[in-house]
Amino acid sequence: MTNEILVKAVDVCKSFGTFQALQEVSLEVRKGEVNCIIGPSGSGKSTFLRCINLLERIDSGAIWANGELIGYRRDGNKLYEMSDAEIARQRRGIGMVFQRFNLFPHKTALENVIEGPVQVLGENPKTAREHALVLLNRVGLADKAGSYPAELSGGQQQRVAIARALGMRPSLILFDEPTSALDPELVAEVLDVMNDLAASGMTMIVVTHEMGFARNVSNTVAFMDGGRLIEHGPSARVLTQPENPRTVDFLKAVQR
Ligand SMILES: Nc1ncnc2c1ncn2[C@@H]1O[C@H](COP(=O)(O)OP(=O)(O)OP(=O)(O)O)[C@@H](O)[C@H]1O
Repeated sequence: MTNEILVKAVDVCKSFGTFQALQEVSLEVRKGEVNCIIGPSGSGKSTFLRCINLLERIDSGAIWANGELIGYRRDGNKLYEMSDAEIARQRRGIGMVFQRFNLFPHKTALENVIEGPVQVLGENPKTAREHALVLLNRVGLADKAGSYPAELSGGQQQRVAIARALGMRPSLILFDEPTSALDPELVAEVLDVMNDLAASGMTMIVVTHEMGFARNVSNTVAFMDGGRLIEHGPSARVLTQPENPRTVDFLKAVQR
């Protein structure tokens, strides 16, 4: 982990109608850091990730990623808003892995990985194909390059989704509960790939209920509850000596 801050959120607020999903959420993530976001269902974890990835626009506050201001903010009376082209450009550097894989069903594993680099980054198809094969090998699926999603297990599909995110050569990958849709016996193979990614120095923000991953792999843990970021710090400290009573209660409940 370096000292360079790759993602910085300051006082981020987001409402859906009258419901405040995020209330003044602030977080910094350094280059090479693995940050886990934990918290009860409905606490705003996914919404926060979606704001970082510009899938949601924030109401106020500010988010920087890769040194640039993204989304929009109110700064006094000034409103900064990105154009669609700017949003698309920013999004390219931020990989996202969803709970439900979201692969193109009519494309093979290899074609799923190649699509973005060729269509969005304008990579030469031959280079993209070679890179995609390296990535499929990296996630242990070299022999499944020609398989369609329906022919793969959930764990294999999620590993293709990780290879697809890597194909875009992101500086940061966001994971939104990447193992929660998987049968229990398939969770480990996806966590192993995430472990390798973390060891390779990839910056990762991971919304997860996998406390083992949070404990063993992440550098920092952020606990969210009721749309607020309640506690944030080194994983060992937050998970073993939480300061806030709400964190204490949550950890007791999940470790029961
Ligand atoms: N598009 C939306 N419209 C209205 N309400 C929404 C929308 N997206 C999220 N919410 C609400 O915002 C709150 C936070 O949701 P979010 O998915 O961020 O929680 P979460 O902590 O990720 O929960 P989980 O662990 O169950 O995925 C929830 O009450 C949810 O119903």
